[in-house]
Amino acid sequence: MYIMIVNPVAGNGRAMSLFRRIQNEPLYKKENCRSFLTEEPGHAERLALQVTQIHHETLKGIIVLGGDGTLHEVVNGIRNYFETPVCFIPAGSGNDFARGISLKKRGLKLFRSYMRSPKKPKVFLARYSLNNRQKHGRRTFINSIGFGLDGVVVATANQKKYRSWTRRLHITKLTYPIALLRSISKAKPVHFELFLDGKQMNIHQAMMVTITNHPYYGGGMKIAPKAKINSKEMSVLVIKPISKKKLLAMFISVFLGLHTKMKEVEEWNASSVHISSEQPLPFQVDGQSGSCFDCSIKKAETSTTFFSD
Ligand SMILES: Nc1ncnc2c1ncn2[C@@H]1O[C@H](COP(=O)(O)OP(=O)(O)OP(=O)(O)O)[C@@H](O)[C@H]1O
Repeated sequence: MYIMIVNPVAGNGRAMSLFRRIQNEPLYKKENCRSFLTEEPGHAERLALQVTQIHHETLKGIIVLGGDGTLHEVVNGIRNYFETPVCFIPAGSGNDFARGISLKKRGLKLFRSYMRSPKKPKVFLARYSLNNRQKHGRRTFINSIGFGLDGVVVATANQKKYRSWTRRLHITKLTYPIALLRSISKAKPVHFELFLDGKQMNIHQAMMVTITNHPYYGGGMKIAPKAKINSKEMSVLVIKPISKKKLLAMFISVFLGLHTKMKEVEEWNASSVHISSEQPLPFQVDGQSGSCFDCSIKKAETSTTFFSD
């Protein structure tokens, strides 16, 4: 049996129309698929937690039909049965994780591939805990966690007014780049202490510090070109204090993958990262924003199995 978790609002309704087509596909019945629609933020996580508890013995996989936000919830929801395979069918507006694991097909063709002959790569995702809540607050991210400007941009992108505006104009794919342009005028460095693999770094301020599982970010920007999804290390990208004009030029160069050549950009690898600050640090994790005083990030010791085509 497969359980399908569908976010009906993902990708401006694209997930819902794809779901209707998948339901009419003969393989859906043949493989004994059952579906749930999410009703609110957080619901996909609760559903994944419940279905793995109840059906873990017969479950061949959880199919996620939605965007990266829904996938983030499901990956955290299977925490008690982390060996449950996750079959992601991207139907959101950003879809960075699909690029990160190099999915070639999309939609119905991807569903058919998953049902007929899936590859099953194991991926070591990163875990994070905010404000020293090591024991109870450890969660997993699928794409990236970022501090400073990264958090400010995502907070802007998530404003209700802004979301409905990009939806009306059918430019949801440009959500992150437009929010970035709007945030650059307010950009200022954040101050912090940074430790990579236990070693304190001699860098105490930056426009942003972003830690990623794979290269993609903000709907297809290749922010960390050297990051590898199957690596046991994360990529840590730091943009040092920089003028607003240069910051703008830098983000344009991201699309050409040239930004890491700039002297203000550093990219390191690490399997554990700790960042702390005396002032609240704006942050984003997989597209959700907030603020914190410290955060510990570590590559997971156990892998998550994803279906791939
Ligand atoms: N029924 C619902 N109504 C409103 N929001 C929902 C509902 N179900 C889930 N959500 C929330 O919608 C948010 C956005 O969904 P998701 O990330 O899957 O799509 P997206 O934003 O279009 O794609 P992407 O993250 O790839 O840009 C998620 O954080 C999820 O919690």
